[in-house]
Amino acid sequence: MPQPAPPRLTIALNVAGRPVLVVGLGPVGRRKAASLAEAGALVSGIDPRDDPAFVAELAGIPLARRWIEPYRAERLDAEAWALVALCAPEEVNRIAAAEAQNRGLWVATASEPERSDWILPARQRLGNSRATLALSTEGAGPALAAALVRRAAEAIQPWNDWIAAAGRLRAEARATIADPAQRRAWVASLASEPRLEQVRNQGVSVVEAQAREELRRLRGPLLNRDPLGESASFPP
Ligand SMILES: C[C@@]1(CC(=O)O)C2=NC(=C\c3[nH]c(c(CCC(=O)O)c3CC(=O)O)Cc3[nH]c(c(CC(=O)O)c3CCC(=O)O)/C=C3\N/C(=C\2)[C@@H](CCC(=O)O)[C@]3(C)CC(=O)O)/[C@H]1CCC(=O)O
Ligand SMILES: NC(=O)c1ccc[n+]([C@@H]2O[C@H](COP(=O)([O-])OP(=O)(O)OC[C@H]3O[C@@H](n4cnc5c(N)ncnc54)[C@H](O)[C@@H]3O)[C@@H](O)[C@H]2O)c1
Repeated sequence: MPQPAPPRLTIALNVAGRPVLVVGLGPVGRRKAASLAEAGALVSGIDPRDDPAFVAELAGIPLARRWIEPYRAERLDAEAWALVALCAPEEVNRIAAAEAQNRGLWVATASEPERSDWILPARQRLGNSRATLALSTEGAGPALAAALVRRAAEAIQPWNDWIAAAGRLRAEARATIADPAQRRAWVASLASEPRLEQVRNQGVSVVEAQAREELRRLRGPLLNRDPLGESASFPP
């Protein structure tokens, strides 16, 4: 019996400024193009359609470039850095997948998840932070993934603003607590159960102010450095 494939690795990829090609700009291709563009990718789309209804559907999608023609392999060479999203009819996707993979590019094949090198999980942004919650079912239930990630995001909603606050406090701790073990322990306390309960019960600003006061008390010799140089911590 063949072994089942191991579970996939979910990563947070930096695509800002990177060219990405989306083949087929139907509802699925437009959704992929919008997500990629939101992450700053330079999205080229290729689709032979150019009727008014189709052009109207494309209006809100920030494409860096649109090729009004059927897919051809040359577009892979010019338009793709690493990722290609294949959202055309299955027979087109199959050919394009083989040609892209031959070039070492990673494909997401909307019609055949099991052949995809990458899959876009369902995602929810957490408030105004830069954090994203992602849920992938590897194609077992895309609509369910979308519904459950919304529920999961609701469940952790009281901590949305704590993500950014904890980020600020962590940066301050790195600049002010000199002893690495003490710094690690204090930063870990930002994610401790009692702290999270306190955030839920008292709100982010109260807990952030309290944590900052703790930091002030813990402040080590880093802040007492000679402001003109590092002479205090690096004797000659
Ligand atoms: C998460 C999300 C991200 C995105 O696309 O942005 C996404 N699909 C979404 C929605 C959605 N997709 C489908 C429905 C209709 C209801 C249903 O069937 O459930 C709905 C619901 C809707 O439209 O509301 C149908 C569907 N999807 C795929 C197939 C083919 C197949 O399974 O073979 C079919 C059957 C087509 C057919 O019937 O022929 C395949 C894929 N869809 C994936 C992602 C990848 C797996 C993700 C995962 O499971 O982890 C994967 C493998 C490849 C890919 O497309 O990347 C996005 C949520 C947007 C949001 O967050 O609101
Ligand atoms: N509808 C869904 O929810 C869904 C979800 C996941 C996957 N899929 C699969 O993803 C693919 C796209 O789904 P869709 O609903 O957006 O389909 P769609 O038929 O609405 O869109 C496909 C697009 O591909 C274009 N196209 C056709 N031939 C092409 C070619 N040679 N080169 C470039 N573009 C070409 C078409 O003009 C069309 O705009 C299909 O393979 C489908 O099976 C569909």
